[in-house]
Amino acid sequence: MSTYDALLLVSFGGPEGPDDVIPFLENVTRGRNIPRERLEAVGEHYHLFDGVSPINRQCRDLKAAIEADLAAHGIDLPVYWGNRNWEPYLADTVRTMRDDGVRRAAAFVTSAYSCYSCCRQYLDDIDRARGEVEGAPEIDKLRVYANHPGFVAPFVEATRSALADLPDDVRDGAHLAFSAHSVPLSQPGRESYVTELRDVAAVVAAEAAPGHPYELVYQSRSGPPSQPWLEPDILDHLEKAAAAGTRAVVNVPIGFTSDHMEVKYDLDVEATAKAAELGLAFRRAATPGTHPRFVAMVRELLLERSGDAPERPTVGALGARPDACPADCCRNGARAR
Ligand SMILES: CC1=C(CCC(=O)O)c2cc3nc(cc4[nH]c(cc5[nH]c(cc1n2)c(C)c5CCC(=O)O)c(CCC(=O)O)c4C)C(CCC(=O)O)=C3C
Ligand SMILES: [Fe+2]
Repeated sequence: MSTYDALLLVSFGGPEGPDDVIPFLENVTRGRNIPRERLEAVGEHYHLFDGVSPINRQCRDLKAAIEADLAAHGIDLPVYWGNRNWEPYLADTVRTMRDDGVRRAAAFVTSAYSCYSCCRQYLDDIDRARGEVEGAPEIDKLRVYANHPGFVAPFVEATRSALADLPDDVRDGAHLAFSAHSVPLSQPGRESYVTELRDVAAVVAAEAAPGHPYELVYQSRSGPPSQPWLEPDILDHLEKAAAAGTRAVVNVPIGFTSDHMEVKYDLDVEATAKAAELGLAFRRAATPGTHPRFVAMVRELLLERSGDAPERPTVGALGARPDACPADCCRNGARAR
């Protein structure tokens, strides 16, 4: 491992107590066209959990798991962590890295796909943070990993477990609802996002639940109602499925790497309640979190990018995404985030 002298975990950030919720939401939505009512409603989701998002805990656990995995493989590399929207802020982390003498780091982002929100915005965050720190290290974001076996295999396993957990009499006819965060149709990179999501859904469905009907749906939309976002929404989908006679749904949140608030609230509270109201048996499959296969993927991506592991494993039909996105990638057209 000669190319990199550090690994940087980059994430979204989330509040860690009731007083953090509004400042956090202001950070997230600065300069965005999010209706005030939506913000208040989302604040309530956080307050249901004492103002604590699961995401920072997930990042601490993932960082510890990566450190242990690297050490177990004889790779002596410090791991740092910085966020876009909450402490530890990326610029502060980059400053610490500089002070520690880091010259060149690989960045692992807790978002697996291509799109403005999933990839480019994190690249911009890294650029901005480096711009604030004189003598900042070089930072290379690792490739988009939605179709890496280390991301997909935990979902295959989780889908099988969720199916197995359904009551016997409804399991055979269960539908799979793969879900991902919706984005506005105008968001740059939206086509790649959908293409990658379809590819992952097809692989997981074929491996975990051959013969079961499945659909890709969206969740957590937020813009004004006049603005079109990716559809169908998971709640509408559940209604349609129930009306068509479906009795059981397994929800696989392939858009998420861990249990974010969108998973804990939008799926485990809201979609779960909707399914109960409709008389549907409903199970939500686990996210990768700190699954050992997912953690190992981080090391594999790091070695791959360092030139120490020439193969670029993928599943599905799309092949490996490039190491570095073209400068205009997920940035074209009107600035619609
Ligand atoms: C594609 C995508 C991902 C997946 C990629 C990735 O993982 O990064 C993602 C992740 C996340 N989104 C998160 C939280 C929020 N996202 C918001 C708003 C928005 N998200 C968008 C898209 C995405 N978001 C978009 C197009 C908006 C509209 C405003 C804007 O264009 O920015 C808002 C504002 C309120 C609301 O509108 O809901 C909040 C609070 C959290 C933290 C959750 C926690 O605390 O556990 C995480 C991981
Ligand atoms: Fe979001």
